[in-house]
Amino acid sequence: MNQIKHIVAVASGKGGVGKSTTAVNLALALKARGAEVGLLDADIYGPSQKTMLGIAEGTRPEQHEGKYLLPVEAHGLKTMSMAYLAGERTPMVWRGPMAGGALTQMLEQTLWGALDYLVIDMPPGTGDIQLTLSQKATVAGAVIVTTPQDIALLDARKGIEMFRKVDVPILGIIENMAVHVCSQCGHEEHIFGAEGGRRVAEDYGVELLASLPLALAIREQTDAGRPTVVAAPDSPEAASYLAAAQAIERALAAAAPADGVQQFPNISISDD
Ligand SMILES: Nc1ncnc2c1ncn2[C@@H]1O[C@H](COP(=O)(O)OP(=O)(O)OP(=O)(O)O)[C@@H](O)[C@H]1O
Repeated sequence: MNQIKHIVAVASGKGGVGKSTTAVNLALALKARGAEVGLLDADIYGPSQKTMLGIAEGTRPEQHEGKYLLPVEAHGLKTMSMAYLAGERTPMVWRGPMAGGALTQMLEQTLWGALDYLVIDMPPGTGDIQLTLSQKATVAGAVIVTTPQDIALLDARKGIEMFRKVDVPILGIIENMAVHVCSQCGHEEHIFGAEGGRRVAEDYGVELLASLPLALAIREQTDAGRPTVVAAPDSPEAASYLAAAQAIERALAAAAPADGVQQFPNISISDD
């Protein structure tokens, strides 16, 4: 655990805005840039990284000394997800403290080894679980994913406020599904509104790291278990993820403490 240099939370206020798609592509982009990267699917209510990473049904993490889990390797990433432990069709019905406990266990009992970055795909929203995780996991910085839609932007603002409250720096905003380009005629349509991510970034004085289009290819590649950065590394979309990864590296390097190593404090979550 103490061999993880930077923990990066990828969060969204609103569900369904493409947080998991962004998290996996950012992790792969950091990897493509030469880093050792882990990906923790902390979206325990609807873990989707297993499908996005193309991990076969029935894959289980190996155990070590009956206490630790070895991460599952996918596309060069070290990954862990509740989906590896619970099975695809099991609905995740957790009470808050149980969910928090399960997450902490996944963090602490996975033998991540030496990592430059551990990317955490956070559960959507700004509730207790998100707050606990950001506070207890010594998150080095957070990336907020939003669509340009007003309701998503409102929730993105709540996300930024939440991280600020617990002193987690905002590394930047990624605007997803910003524009749809018709594959037949090339017509551009701002289905969820225009420039919303940029406005929020400006309001809070944070960087707009990337603006991704609503693209059939992104959805198809992710559904097929080969996210855009590995499926189409030369595409403009992959270039956007790589540029965002570079900006994240820069921001973290500028903010890194002298020894560079983050540690998780011990926490206990009671069930009352
Ligand atoms: N830029 C995009 N273009 C096209 N489809 C996208 C894009 N981003 C995400 N999607 C698709 O939208 C769906 C939801 O994406 P994703 O699961 O990443 O969202 P999420 O915010 O993590 O959702 P949840 O809140 O359920 O965790 C997926 O089918 C994904 O493939």
